Amino acid sequence: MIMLAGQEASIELVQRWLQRRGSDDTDTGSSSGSPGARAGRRSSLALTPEDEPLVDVANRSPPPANIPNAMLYSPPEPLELLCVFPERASRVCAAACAAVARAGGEARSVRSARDTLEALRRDSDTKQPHVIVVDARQPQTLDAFLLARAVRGTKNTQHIILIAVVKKSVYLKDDFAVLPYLDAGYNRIMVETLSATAWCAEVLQSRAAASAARAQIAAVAALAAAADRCRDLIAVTDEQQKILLANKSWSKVLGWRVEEGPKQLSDTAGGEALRLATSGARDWEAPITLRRRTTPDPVLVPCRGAAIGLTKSTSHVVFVCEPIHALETERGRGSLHSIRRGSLDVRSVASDGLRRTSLAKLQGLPLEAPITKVISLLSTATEGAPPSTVAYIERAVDMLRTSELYSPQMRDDPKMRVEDPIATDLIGALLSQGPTNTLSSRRSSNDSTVVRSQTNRSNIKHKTTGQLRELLDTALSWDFEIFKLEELTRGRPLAHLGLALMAGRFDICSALECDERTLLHWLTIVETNYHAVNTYHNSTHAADVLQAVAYFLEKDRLKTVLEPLEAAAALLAAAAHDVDHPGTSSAFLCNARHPLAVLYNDVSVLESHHAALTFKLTLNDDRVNIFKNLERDTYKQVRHNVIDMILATEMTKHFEHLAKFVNVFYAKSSGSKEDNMHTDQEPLALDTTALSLPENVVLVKRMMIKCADVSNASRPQKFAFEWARRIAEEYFLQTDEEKAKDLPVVMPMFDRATCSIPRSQIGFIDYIIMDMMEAWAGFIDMPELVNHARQNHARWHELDDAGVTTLADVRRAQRHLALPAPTTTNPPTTGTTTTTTTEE
Ligand SMILES: Nc1ncnc2c1ncn2[C@@H]1O[C@@H]2COP(=O)(O)O[C@H]2[C@H]1O
Repeated sequence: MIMLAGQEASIELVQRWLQRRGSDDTDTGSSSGSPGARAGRRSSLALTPEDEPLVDVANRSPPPANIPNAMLYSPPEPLELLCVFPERASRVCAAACAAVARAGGEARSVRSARDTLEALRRDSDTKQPHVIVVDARQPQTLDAFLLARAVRGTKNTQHIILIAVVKKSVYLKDDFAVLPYLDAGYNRIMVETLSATAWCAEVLQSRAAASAARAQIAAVAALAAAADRCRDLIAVTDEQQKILLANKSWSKVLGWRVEEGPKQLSDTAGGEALRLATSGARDWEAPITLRRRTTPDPVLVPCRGAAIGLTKSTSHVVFVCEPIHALETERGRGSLHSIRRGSLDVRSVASDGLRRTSLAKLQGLPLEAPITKVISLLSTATEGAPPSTVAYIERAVDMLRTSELYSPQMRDDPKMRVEDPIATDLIGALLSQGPTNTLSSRRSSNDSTVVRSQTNRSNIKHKTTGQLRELLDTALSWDFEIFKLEELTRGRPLAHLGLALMAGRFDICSALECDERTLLHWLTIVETNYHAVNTYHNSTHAADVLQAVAYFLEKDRLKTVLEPLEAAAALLAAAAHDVDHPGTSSAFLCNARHPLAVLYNDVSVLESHHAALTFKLTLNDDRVNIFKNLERDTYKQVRHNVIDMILATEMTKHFEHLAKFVNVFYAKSSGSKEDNMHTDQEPLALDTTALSLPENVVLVKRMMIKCADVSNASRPQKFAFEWARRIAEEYFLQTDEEKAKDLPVVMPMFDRATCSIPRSQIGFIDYIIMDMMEAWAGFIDMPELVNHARQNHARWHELDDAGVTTLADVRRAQRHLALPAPTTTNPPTTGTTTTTTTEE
């Protein structure tokens, strides 16, 4: 017994090694399609770390999904052998059965193919064999090939090891004599022998392989069953995007019968899904479009995906899509009308007595949220209304009932329906909250007082040369040469421009009751805390946003609406709104479990940090504290304004801020047609009467900084191009870092090898810029905002048509514009500066 256990262990070790070899063979492309080779590859999944030295794994990526070893091995069971020998008293059969008895197992024998299949079917009272030994020596009495095919054609026999017993002469006939047997479904060939030892070794090896295969197949079946019970839509494809498994939700929601199932991913998913699958990313989160069989319109659904491969190449791709539309479909199948009707009445929502009682109690309280009032008003409006009106109101109420009233959903824009995966990627990433970027690799967020400076700028002198002074004189024009300023100030545009605008033009020192020297110190410390290594989110971007805000503040509408302190707060917020930006997004921070993401609970991580750090830097040192002379209440008010504006730059709230602004300051012009819901085309008329309410002025300030923050797309073309190049480079670096650190790739399409910059810009302008700039341009009377955006859009289209895609292409296109050659490297990043070393 002891000997047997030792023997078993060493057999298993050798077998595992052989299996690893089998899986390595797949790396070199020499895999065999035989069942034996397949079993070998699967088994390699279960190797334990101690086994690793057996093979060279240095060049292989680890499997992305963790499969617990426990799922892949089942404890050894007593061996069950079935012998198929037509001859009644076969001595070979007797030797095999004797070996099984010695190994503590049980053997049965049958004489025909029919009995074999019967034995497999009678699994209720007979145990399924681990191993079937077939006498393949007498084709005239038993067609061993036919039998193997029949066994393999029977359900749940994949794990059974089939051994063909052949004559020595057959085996020695040629080198490839085994191939027809493997093709038929045999795992092993055994030359006829009466040696009990040889049979013992053979059946033990086979038993080990059979139980590993059985455990693995059972594990796959368990995972498939789990997938079937998920409400998420799940599909697994091979590397050719052939769908290997689609769960019930996928089939049901997309309108396929489970048994027929879509064959290729492209039958049911948009091009971006295919591109994600082949992007090389191991893990991603991005919306994809799915096509339902029953409706022509594709739907955009959030999807998480992963590429799985035991070797460097991908073998499977997993798509997990949110089940939003599954719910829709289910509702559609039930009594739609009654569900909707019911939804108007809060009491009918509760299905059990307890909830009904508590809801009734709630209704009795003098508490009511505005949204509840709106829903109940709309509900009342349906009474006696024509059916078409009722239908529209019910649709509206359904929308109002979602908790995410301002969550963006891509419009069903025919231009985008064709799907631009890059735009989908970009807009999806900008608008979604949650795991994003990290400061981790660059510096700790907690050591804000010792920072990487934008340039070596200890002992900075605020000296304006003639050229710089001339440039700063043009600081209030929309085509202000921001990159020239970056060059002339050697990467320190913010302090110079800040002083010129804040002190020179807006005299915020009077409003803040501070001196210019303190303001300069403040600007310097803020600028110092921007990262010059970032291609986009550096202090040039801050200066650009500051310049835009200053430009907007000069417009009559804002001059009359905003108090001097509010204007000062807006300029300060603009200057500091991205301070200490790590060059990666909030999602990256969350994914990387960075301390800032932990600190801010994955919510508004970067914006919270920018706002908090602004005040930390300011209050830390009297020499930079521009607020030190303010009355407590005034300080509170300025602080509130600055924080509110910085937080408003968070793109996940983009549509919320835009919608609120438009709802308050634009009214649909007359004549809304009762029976026509499609009023998108109706002109919006500016209505500024709401400005009398302070809460509406807040919307203006938020909109102002938001527009300034992304105003690069509404600048003259040469600037817009350079900003587009810079943001793309920063996105690419994030993708590189995510891949290097094996983090989820937030924007897989932003891969420098494949991304089309013109398309990203077209999407950005279409989805983020146009509506917002139209609303803001109308409000402050600045049509050039929209005109530039349109011209840039048209130019990007031309470039896209001309095949421009990469950064290098864009650089070439830029050379035709009168822009100083883009910096190929970033401004110098050396010096480390403390917060207090600035000198005038
Ligand atoms: N031209 C552009 N193209 C694509 N994305 C942009 C562009 N300009 C700004 N953005 C994005 O819009 C975001 C606005 O907020 P942030 O400055 O945090 O980060 C910005 C970028 O992610």
